Amino acid sequence: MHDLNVWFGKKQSLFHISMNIALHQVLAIIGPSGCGKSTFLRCLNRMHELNPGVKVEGSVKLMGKEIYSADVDPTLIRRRVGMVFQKSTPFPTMSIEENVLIGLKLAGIRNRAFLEERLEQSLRMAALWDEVKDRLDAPGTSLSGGQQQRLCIARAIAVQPEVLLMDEPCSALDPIATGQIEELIVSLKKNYTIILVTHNLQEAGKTSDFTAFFLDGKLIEMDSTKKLFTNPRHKPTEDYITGRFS
Ligand SMILES: Nc1ncnc2c1ncn2[C@@H]1O[C@H](COP(=O)(O)OP(=O)(O)OP(=O)(O)O)[C@@H](O)[C@H]1O
Repeated sequence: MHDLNVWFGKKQSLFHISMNIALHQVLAIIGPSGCGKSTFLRCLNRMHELNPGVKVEGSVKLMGKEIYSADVDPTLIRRRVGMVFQKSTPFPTMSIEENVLIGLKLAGIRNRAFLEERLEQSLRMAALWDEVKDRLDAPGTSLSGGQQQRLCIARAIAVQPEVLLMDEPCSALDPIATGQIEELIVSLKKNYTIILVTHNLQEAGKTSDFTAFFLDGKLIEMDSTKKLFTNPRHKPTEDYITGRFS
């Protein structure tokens, strides 16, 4: 992306963000509360357009093509750039199976064999298949918190996006479920480019290849995770990763 700026009404929340994100790598976005992490993430699949008070300026290219061009359909971008939220959000009236397949069905796919194959494949990739294969008709909300979050990951990957955006996916989970999602993030990067917003620096360290540090709506620095955590170039980054402010 190049020179990305975002306003909520008259208040500017992101300032001149430019960066390149490598394919099939995990990029962690870190920074104190209110620094613009979620705002940044939502620029990457045109989510802000669902909110009329938001203005986004600048360029975001996906595989070399501008996603903000007038001729690009935002729903197609959201299919190519999937999102997993902080709080797991299975559709409450839908079964486990329906939750995973909803995106494909909305895209008009009806072929039963295809849907069944994609259902199993998505649940396997989300490391949930073995736990739910005998109760695919049960409500999605009958699963535990960690399982629901993996269900949401299966739902996001069922439409085979190229990029997965994850906004604090583990913040509502216990340490065991968190560990499972963190392992999953690392395994998913074989197939996806992942951008992970997290407050948890250990999580960023364990899962990501690159880390970007934001402060007051600005990108302070971005580097390999190892370099940023051991030898940051800027004082605010050092202060943040050493816990001098949160
Ligand atoms: N819908 C909105 N309307 C108005 N201002 C908003 C809206 N969403 C975010 N902001 C503002 O934009 C700035 C960045 O918010 P954002 O949620 O992106 O921060 P964040 O780093 O993700 O925070 P947190 O870590 O607390 O989730 C904040 O000043 C926030 O108040």
